[in-house]
Formats: sequence, C-alpha cells, structure tokens
Amino acid sequence: NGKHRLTDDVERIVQEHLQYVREDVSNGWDLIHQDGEMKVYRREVEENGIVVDPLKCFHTIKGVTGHEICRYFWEFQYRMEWETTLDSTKIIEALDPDTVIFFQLHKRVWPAAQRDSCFWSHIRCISHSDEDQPTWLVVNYTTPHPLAPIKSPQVRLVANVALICETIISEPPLDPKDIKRENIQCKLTYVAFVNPGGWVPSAALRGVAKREYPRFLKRFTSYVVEQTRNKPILF
Ligand SMILES: O=S(=O)(CCO)c1ccc(-c2ccc(C3CCCC3)c([C@@H]3C[C@@H]3c3ccccn3)c2)cc1
Repeated sequence: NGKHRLTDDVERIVQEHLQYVREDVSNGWDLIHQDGEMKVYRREVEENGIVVDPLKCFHTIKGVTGHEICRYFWEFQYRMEWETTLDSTKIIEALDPDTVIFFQLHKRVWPAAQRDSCFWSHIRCISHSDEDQPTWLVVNYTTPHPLAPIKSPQVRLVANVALICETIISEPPLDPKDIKRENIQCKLTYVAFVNPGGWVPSAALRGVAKREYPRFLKRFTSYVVEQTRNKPILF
C-alpha cells in the first residue's frame, strides 16, 4: 500500500508491539479479571500523579479467525455496534487502504471531564513462512490532526493500543475448503496504554478500567462470534 506521512511511525509502533506482545506477565502484573478463557492483567503505573496503568488481556475465542476479530475491530462501520463507551466516532482521514485516522468522543466518566481521542488505526497481516496461519493485528496510536482540534472542556486522551491475533486450526482437513468453524479458534492479546490526558482520581480510574476493559473485550468478541456465525470463514 502507498507510502504516506505516517508510514515510518506506523512501522516503528507495529514492530514495538510485535516485540512487546511476547513479554510474559509473570512479574509486576496483577491478574485483575478472569472469565473462562479471558485473563486480564494490569500493572500499576503513575506518571506525574496520573494513572497510566498498562493493561494486557489474553483470550481464546472459538469459531472465529484472527482476521475476523481484527477486521471487526478496525472497520469503522461496526464500531458503534460493540463500543458502548463512545458518544461518537468518525474517520477524519484515510492514509492508505489499511490506515485511517479516527476522531472519537468518549462517554464522560464522572467526575472526570469528557475525553476525546484522535489516533491512526492500522490493520496488518504478518505472514509466517513456517506456521500455517498468519498473525493479524490492529494498532490504534494517538496522533494530532488539524481536523481534531483540542477544544476545552474535552481533554485529549493519549492511547497506544494493539490487538494481536493468531488463528488455530485443530484437525485441519486435507482440503482447506472443508475447514469448519468448530475447528478454528482465535488466540488474542490485547494491550492498552491509555493516558487520560489530564488528572482523574486514581481510585476512580482504576475502578473504571477494571470494570470496563473486561466488559468491552467480552462484548466485542461476542459481537464478532455473532456476526460471523453463518458467514463463510475469513482467513
Ligand atoms: O481499544 S480502543 O482503542 C477502542 C477504540 O474505540 C480504546 C479502548 C479504551 C479507551 C479508553 C478511553 C477512555 C478511558 C477513560 C480515561 C478517563 C475517562 C475515560 C479509558 C479508561 C480505561 C478505562 C476504560 C476502559 C475500557 C473502556 C472504557 N474505559 C479507556 C480508548 C481506546
């Protein structure tokens, strides 16, 4: 796809996430939520008294591919179907067929001021020669934009988020055309570094994150399972 002004930034951040996703969560991470295959971890980090806790979630979803999960996460037209924490979302620029810039208004979380966000969103397939299925990923990364002016009282969020997915095919039939949804599953890793962009009471923000991230991941993945149930498998 065509080169654009953010090509180098996108490449750098994608490579950083591909390294980071391998880091294990054994030291310094707290398991804050577990629901079946979903495990949500958090590290407690503050920058100048602002909570910027990194979040890492591992989940295995039966019946969908990593491409399907990433596609529904990246595509604009589905966002308001599964995102319950947004007042609005819109694409303000398309940089290439796989990289767009979103401007979003996030629902206000009392007593904090309302947050808005402007980030480039990039979807990519990383094909491995050895493994049979490629890795699909989406990265959302804050960027300034003339069409997303910072306007008080909204506070600009700073986010660096990645959704990285592998597809597992159990008992692959000889002919790939015979693969059924009961033989596929997606192993996803979701990482989020969100800086609220201004002061929020630490306990309140940690409470919101602990409640909202698992809820949003469960709702999003269930939405994709529902939407793909009777559709041909998108590998
Ligand atoms: O995965 S994404 O890229 C999907 C793009 O639509 C993404 C997900 C979540 C956020 C996010 C935005 C605002 C807030 C707070 C900050 C102060 C007041 C609201 C939070 C905090 C962590 C808590 C939270 C977690 C999940 C959902 C909503 N709330 C998170 C941003 C991007």
